[in-house]
Amino acid sequence: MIQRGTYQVVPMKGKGLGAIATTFIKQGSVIVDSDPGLLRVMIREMQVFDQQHLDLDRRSECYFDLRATYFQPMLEEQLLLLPQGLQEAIMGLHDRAGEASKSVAGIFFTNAIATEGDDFVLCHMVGRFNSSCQQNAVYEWCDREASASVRAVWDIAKGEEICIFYGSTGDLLKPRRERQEFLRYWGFTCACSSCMDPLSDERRARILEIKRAFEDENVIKIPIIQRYELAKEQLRLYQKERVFFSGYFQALTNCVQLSQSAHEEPQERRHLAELAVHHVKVFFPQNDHLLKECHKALGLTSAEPNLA
Ligand SMILES: C[S@@+](CC[C@H](N)C(=O)[O-])C[C@H]1O[C@@H](n2cnc3c(N)ncnc32)[C@H](O)[C@@H]1O
Repeated sequence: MIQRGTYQVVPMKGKGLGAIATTFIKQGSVIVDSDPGLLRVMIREMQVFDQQHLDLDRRSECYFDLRATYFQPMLEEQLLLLPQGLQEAIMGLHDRAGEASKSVAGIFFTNAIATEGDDFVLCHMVGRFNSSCQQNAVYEWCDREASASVRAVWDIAKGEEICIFYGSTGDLLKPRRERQEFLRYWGFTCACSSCMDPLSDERRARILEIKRAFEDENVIKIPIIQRYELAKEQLRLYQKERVFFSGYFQALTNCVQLSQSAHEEPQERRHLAELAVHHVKVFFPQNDHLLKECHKALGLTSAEPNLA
């Protein structure tokens, strides 16, 4: 489902501008679609630069400055090929170097996202979304259309800030100190609800611990009931931390599969089943096979109410 016009870009305390939901946004809805890649740096061009600066720490200010200087002429050339209105829109985006030192290259590396092939592209609308370790949205790049979209990964309340996460999904379960270190690349110290909650690290570490236990071949030696308790604990922690990636769906399917063998109450089994099927329908709509697998694991037919 596409829900256009559901957010506004407004000043956010301590973050510059950001996107606020102007209405309730349903999980899975596309908030931004067809946001074209306006400027691009190819992965091989980045590699050429990196090869020439192997001695530099890639998080250092010196690296940022040299990189901006190196790519400035190329990006300026690309900028000048765009219509005046788009040039102005790009130059209005944030540059982590600050307003006084703004450059097209600085803007580019503050806002660019990765393509499927790991090139960097700048999309005008996506560039306004701030980062949170409790992201409620995700950007998706489509090579075929050469454009990006932003999609809600949880339900978003009216008035809530819509945030993506600038790191890779694998970074989400890392401790706050490591995430913040990584996010410093964008010139800020993350102060999202998770980074401000002293118990969050403990919860994320526990999610990781259970994740590893389930990935271990010895997991089958854990009695079913205990395994099911672990799976439920993990799912609750994912939901509490609002971590949608990095194993959330696996945690959900573990719960669904184990709930049967653990003789869970039918009502709770059904609740878990509905969550899993909803997830597949919203996030993997083309994947009939996965949907069938879900139904099979749940012992349901697609004709059942709420699940069809
Ligand atoms: C891609 S831009 C996002 C939009 C930007 N806030 C603006 O005003 O256009 C990235 C910049 O936003 C700011 N930012 C993003 N997430 C933030 C956060 N969680 N806390 C503080 N600043 C943040 C940082 O200045 C970062 O360099």
